[in-house]
Amino acid sequence: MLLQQEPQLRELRIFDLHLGPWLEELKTGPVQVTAIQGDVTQAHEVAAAVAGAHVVIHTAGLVDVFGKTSPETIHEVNVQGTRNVIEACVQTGTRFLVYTSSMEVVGPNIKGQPFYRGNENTPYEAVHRHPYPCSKALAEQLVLEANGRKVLGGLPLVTCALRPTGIYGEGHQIMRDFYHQGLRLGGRLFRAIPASVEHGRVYVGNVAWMHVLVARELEHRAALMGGQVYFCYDNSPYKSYEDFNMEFLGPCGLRLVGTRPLLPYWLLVFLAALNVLLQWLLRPLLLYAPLLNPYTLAMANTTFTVSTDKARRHFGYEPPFSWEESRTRTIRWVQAMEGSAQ
Ligand SMILES: NC(=O)C1=CN([C@@H]2O[C@H](COP(=O)(O)OP(=O)(O)OC[C@H]3O[C@@H](n4cnc5c(N)ncnc54)[C@H](O)[C@@H]3O)[C@@H](O)[C@H]2O)C=CC1
Ligand SMILES: C[C@@H](CO)CCC[C@@H](C)[C@H]1CC[C@H]2[C@@H]3[C@H](O)CC4=CC(=O)CC[C@]4(C)[C@H]3CC[C@]12C
Repeated sequence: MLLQQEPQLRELRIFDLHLGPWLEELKTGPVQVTAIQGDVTQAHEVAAAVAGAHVVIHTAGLVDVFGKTSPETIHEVNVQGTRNVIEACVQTGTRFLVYTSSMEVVGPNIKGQPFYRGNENTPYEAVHRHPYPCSKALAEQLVLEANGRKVLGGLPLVTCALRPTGIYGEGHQIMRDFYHQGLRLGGRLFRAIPASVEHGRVYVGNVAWMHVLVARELEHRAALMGGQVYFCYDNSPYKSYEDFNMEFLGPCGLRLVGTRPLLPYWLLVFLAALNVLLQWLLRPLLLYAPLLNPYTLAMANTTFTVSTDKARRHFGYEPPFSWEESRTRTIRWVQAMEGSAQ
């Protein structure tokens, strides 16, 4: 999107632990695209990649709420990695830093308190125990506190944090997991979450555009945007996590069984806890990381939706992809997967 939408772009550096062949397709245009294989936990690698950059969009992160990696690793990547990016900007003189934070910095909290149509100023007790939200909250705090620090050359660093709600769209691994789970169950998924529990979702293309826009506007609106947080939002409907997924999985042949949860909540809690035990027992042999665990069950069962226009007011954000376009693009992606699954 930067290559398509940013006329000022002279070089795009992509720094990632895992570089994919798709990067080669980006190198066909007039803008220099530099792919750098590196680890954000390694300060020297980050500094080398950042040196000379005008703006850094820091979106690298370990998105693990399934127990696939240790809390220490999550912290190392999400917190220390962010610290390394900030220090690289300061040491090399990069003045503008955009950070991909998360709704999880706010909630749902460990008390299961709903956040209903909230915005960036809505009072809410952001209390976390899980390593992932804790790491995102710490990283965001580092980014916002770094706003105003002097970088090499003596000018101030300008930082901003974007908080996507549940991202969906092409490449969404969790959607892929739900789809394959449904295929294994004969084209059916079984409702576990009440339809009344709404979860905010945002299309990946709109999240990407908000990052591009902030990267462009941060210099000209530093006084207004510096040190600010913005929820990433669009016109995707408010639905339960499962019902929202069915917007894409339904047209691809899956059916959600039940108009209300088929199992009592206490049994879901028991099954989630059993999954944790199984994960622990099986760890020496294999990685067992199902979708259902105590954290994901609690998340899915707690309403969290945002309603805000702060990004529009501060830097003119309007989602380029409508709900219909976002839905169509995601369905096409699942169908392409379906083709590969058959
Ligand atoms: N998926 C979601 O619903 C949401 C994601 N986010 C945030 O968006 C950002 C991107 O996440 P996703 O696209 O969902 O996940 P993703 O796993 O597709 O992207 C994360 C990227 O970071 C890279 N990475 C991981 N560890 C690294 C390391 N040590 N050094 C360098 N690169 C590393 C991965 O290779 C990957 O390309 C993350 O910061 C995440 O916290 C925020 C809100 C919602
Ligand atoms: C109990 C299951 C029965 O179907 C349903 C399990 C759904 C969960 C896997 C998801 C429910 C809410 C999701 C999280 C939410 O969208 C916020 C997130 C923000 C991020 O920064 C990363 C992803 C996530 C934690 C997301 C992960 C999957 C859920 C827990």
